[in-house]
Amino acid sequence: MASAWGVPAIVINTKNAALDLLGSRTTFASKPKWPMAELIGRQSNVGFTYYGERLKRFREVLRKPLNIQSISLFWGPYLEEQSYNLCQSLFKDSEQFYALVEINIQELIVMLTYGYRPDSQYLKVYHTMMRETGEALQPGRWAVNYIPALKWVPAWFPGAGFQAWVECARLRFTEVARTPFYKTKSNVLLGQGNTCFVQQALESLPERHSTDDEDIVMFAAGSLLSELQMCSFIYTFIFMMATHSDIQSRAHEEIIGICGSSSLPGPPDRAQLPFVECIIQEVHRINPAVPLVPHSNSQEADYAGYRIPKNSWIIANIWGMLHDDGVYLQPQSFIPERFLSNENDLVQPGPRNLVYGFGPRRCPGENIADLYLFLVTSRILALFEISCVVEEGNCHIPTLEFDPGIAA
Ligand code: HEM
Repeated sequence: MASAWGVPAIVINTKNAALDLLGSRTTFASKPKWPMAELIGRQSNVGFTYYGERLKRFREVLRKPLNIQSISLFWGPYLEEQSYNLCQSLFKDSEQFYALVEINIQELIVMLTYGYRPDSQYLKVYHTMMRETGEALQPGRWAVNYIPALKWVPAWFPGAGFQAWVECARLRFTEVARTPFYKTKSNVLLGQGNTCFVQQALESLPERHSTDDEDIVMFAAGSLLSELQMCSFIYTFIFMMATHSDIQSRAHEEIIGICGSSSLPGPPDRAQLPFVECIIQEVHRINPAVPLVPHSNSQEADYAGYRIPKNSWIIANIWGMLHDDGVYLQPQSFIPERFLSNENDLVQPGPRNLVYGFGPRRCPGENIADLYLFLVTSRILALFEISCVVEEGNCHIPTLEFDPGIAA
């Protein structure tokens, strides 16, 4: 046990302990207190909400529109179209792939959530909001995270300059959630607009509902707006393909063998592409998009003879679990075959039950992410040969860089 910002912190390094503690017990389904996140309004969003009634209402609103049946009924065509658009834009300008991937995912998420393609002005504000959230969560940057009472100090007080920054960030956060929600709500009232999360969630509210019910839908929708994890996955995938041409060729051949060279892989082909599936698992394993998953406990608890004080930080070290050399052979190497049962006496455990989090907090966007990432990876493998840039005879191997924070 250590301490984070003066609060007890427990780091969980084994899968069994993580599933045991976080997998089903509601006691550990809360989130740590993060004063800066509260100040900029982030506590209104699902991911920062403490365990309780409000979280249950959020999860209920998210459950149906994001379940596996809704994916095939409503979102499949969006995901197919957007993965196709990404390939087209990469054909035109593959050197810009970082920006193209990011824009493609932002558009996808806004379309799924609000039913229309975002304009550049909205994306600009959204981008700033995401950057500010990242800054607000930076460890060690804000004194208020160590001394929560500072949040009551007025902006004019010497040394409380952070309050002015907080005010701007909070206004922007609210704008990003509010503006598209009300646009979509008026479309729904007029019987117009496309199928989307907000439309479905509003239509499933009882006829006589409160403004608080609508706020739950508005902030649940705002909580879907994050491209970071899917970007992290695709950048890692491209890096691994550029540096492992043998793996790339094998996957390409598998796809051509099943889909031919004139059609793109789609959801019905997935079961027949086991090697592509192993690549997806290995990308999740080698660079989990959320390497550290924080939870907290709403009551004091005992585990394996230890007392865990109320409101501790309980941090699941996903990275550590997926690089444990007692579980994975050569854990630092990219070896998709480790998951193939017919080539391995010792099939190693897939990472999916860890990378999307745990129990009542497990990622509600998992089904959407999983299908989109399959479509993108398989279609890129079908259409492109990914290699390092060669300049004056030298192959420039890109570097994988990590920013400090909870997402990779
Ligand atoms: C590679 C893709 C993704 C990965 C690896 C991922 C992973 C995660 C993880 C680890 C958590 C924390 C779970 C916990 O606390 O136990 C989480 C939470 C969440 N994710 Fe994802 N995610 C991905 C994509 C998405 C997408 C596409 C959406 C939205 C459509 C989404 C929406 C959310 C929300 C709303 C939460 C908060 C849930 C809560 O706190 O109750 N995620 N995700």
